[in-house]
Amino acid sequence: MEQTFIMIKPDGVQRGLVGEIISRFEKKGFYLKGLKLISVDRSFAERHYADLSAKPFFNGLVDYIISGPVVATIWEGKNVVTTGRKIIGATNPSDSAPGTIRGDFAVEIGRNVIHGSDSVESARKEIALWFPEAPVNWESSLHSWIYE
Ligand SMILES: Nc1ncnc2c1ncn2[C@@H]1O[C@H](COP(=O)(O)OP(=O)(O)OP(=O)(O)O)[C@@H](O)[C@H]1O
Repeated sequence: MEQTFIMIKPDGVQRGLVGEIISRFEKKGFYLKGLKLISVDRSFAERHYADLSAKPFFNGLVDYIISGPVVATIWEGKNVVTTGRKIIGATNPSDSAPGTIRGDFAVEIGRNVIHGSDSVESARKEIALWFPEAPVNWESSLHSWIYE
């Protein structure tokens, strides 16, 4: 099944939103397939955001991501990349609908609490970057209650 990479950014960790965010993905019916609290250094953060290296906000973005520990997660499920982005909400919290994570918990684009892969291909690359170790393999016993 499809997988995505979701990262709770340092502000989300500091503000005690880890449980709330994980709970939203769990309750939706997605499966947690990787989880770690990790502090990353500048070169790692630059690799994660390499596609944005030409943007004027790049250095500030990297400073933000290395400012404290983050929670890196892998989620699995049908259409989890696209649906995960919907659960997260628009990049700028001013545009994020209420009911989304950024709509409910964020105000500023540079403090928007969470990252989610924007395509299946980015998810594959990001999971490989953040989880070089073999992922834990498990199946939920609730599967047939969630999927037809
Ligand atoms: N104009 C901006 N000013 C400051 N920070 C920005 C700006 N645009 C984007 N960012 C930061 O860079 C991150 C990555 O930007 P991107 O355009 O990839 O948005 P996104 O895909 O919604 O976010 P993410 O990759 O974090 O899920 C944003 O989540 C935000 O934290």
